[in-house]
Amino acid sequence: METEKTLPPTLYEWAGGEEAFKRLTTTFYTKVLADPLIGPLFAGMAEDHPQYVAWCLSEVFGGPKSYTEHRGGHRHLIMQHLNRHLSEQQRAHWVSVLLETADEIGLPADPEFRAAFVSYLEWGSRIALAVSQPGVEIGEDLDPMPHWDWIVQPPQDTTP
Ligand code: HEM
Repeated sequence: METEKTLPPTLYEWAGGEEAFKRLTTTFYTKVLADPLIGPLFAGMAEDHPQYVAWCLSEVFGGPKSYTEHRGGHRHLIMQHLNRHLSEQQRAHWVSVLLETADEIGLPADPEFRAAFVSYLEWGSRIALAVSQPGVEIGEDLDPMPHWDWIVQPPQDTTP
């Protein structure tokens, strides 16, 4: 008998949805603010900054388009990094503290999820670094929010 193939969940669903991303960013920015290398970059951040980043990550990983609806999407995201003069050392540390936080709050640790998760963080943080350099200008028509999917498929339910 032919069985219907079920679609794998989105990375957003696999991670635990909105609540998981909110927990991730809330814990992350508490650590960031106390960090000597990257804390000063965020000294003036809005109280809702962790919420904005949670919306952003959720949307990238296949969740609701909350960042686009509430904050203006990819163009706004890029603009927030213009002229921040980030260093490679700060970028790499930002990623490593975020991954440390992912472990702490118990985001899925399976190889397939983490491969996709790290891949976006590497890409996104390198874009942030690049656009943060002095003199970078952006056009009006930036692409929509990036969308990340599985790189290696998660284990499928093979029950007939
Ligand atoms: C995948 C990588 C990244 C993502 C998804 C991301 C996401 C965001 C988001 C959503 C905002 C807030 C935009 C808003 O107000 O709507 C933001 C702002 C900001 N980001 Fe990033 N970011 C990334 C990488 C980085 C890195 C590597 C650094 C520094 C090491 C950085 C530094 C900042 C700073 C300083 C702000 C402004 C904070 C303020 O409002 O004062 N970002 N980022």
